[in-house]
Amino acid sequence: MPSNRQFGEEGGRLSYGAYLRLPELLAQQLPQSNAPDELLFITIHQVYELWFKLLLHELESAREAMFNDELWQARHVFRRVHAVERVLIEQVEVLETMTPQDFLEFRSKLAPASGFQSVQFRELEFLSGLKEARYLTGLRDASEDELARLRRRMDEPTLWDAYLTALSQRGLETSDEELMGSLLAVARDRRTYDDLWQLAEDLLTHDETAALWRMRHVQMVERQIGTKSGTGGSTGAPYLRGRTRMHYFPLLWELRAWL
Ligand code: HEM
Ligand SMILES: N[C@@H](CC(=O)c1ccccc1NC=O)C(=O)O
Repeated sequence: MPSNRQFGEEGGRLSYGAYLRLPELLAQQLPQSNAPDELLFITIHQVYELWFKLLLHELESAREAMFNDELWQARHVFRRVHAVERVLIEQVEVLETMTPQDFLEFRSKLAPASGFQSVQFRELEFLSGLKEARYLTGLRDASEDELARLRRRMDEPTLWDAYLTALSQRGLETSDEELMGSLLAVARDRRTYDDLWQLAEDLLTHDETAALWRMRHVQMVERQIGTKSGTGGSTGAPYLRGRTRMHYFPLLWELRAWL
């Protein structure tokens, strides 16, 4: 007898909304004002945080793959990371459809909250190799759980540590004195080291895309608030401009000068 059961109905009772937890997800947009654009503002930030969560997951797996000498797997993961990071940059355009006048209708309600306090953003920086202890103390109202996550990231190996392990697994020296020589050897002998070279390029693209997001963010900030200081207490655009010069993997940039 033919069964009328559809694919997926064999086991549990999942539906689209139950699987994706939509009642819970869609109950989390709670504006502080009646300003029409605040829903956009909340939505875009929540979408960023979801992508940040995925990026942390993927970067952890890239790090693991490098430690396990599975460079092809790390490269596979980086393709996804880069695609998500490009989306993060593109998404700024959606928020820029908001006028500064419309932002001002609810901006004062947000203070002292600010993107400054995005724990996942800081986790991404720490995991990538940019560990700055000042961000462990400067977080207003972070929960114990969030602080513990950041402290753990501070103590954990970074993507750069994992790359150095990948180099040494191929017999290349990674001491401070010899590291640039090893990076140059990889760059100059691609017949032997192409996988390590391509992986370094993947790291560099991750670094470059993060910097592009920072530049895009500060452009948006200048368009929205000009020279005003930030709700998080910083100088605003000048502080953020300074952050655009940060690099996760400074030696990969320095390498260019030696080639
Ligand atoms: C109207 C739009 C936005 C404005 C005017 C704005 C403004 C600012 C300002 C002034 C700061 C510096 C800290 C402070 O004093 O407040 C900052 C930091 C930050 N913002 Fe935004 N922001 C906007 C949208 C976004 C969006 C959509 C995100 C996505 C998650 C975001 C993420 C961040 C992050 C992660 C920081 C910390 C950067 C760092 O410390 O390097 N911002 N923002
Ligand atoms: N710091 C922004 C406000 C802002 O954009 C914001 C406020 C609360 C939560 C996230 C935010 N996004 C990025 O900083 C400002 O000074 O206008």
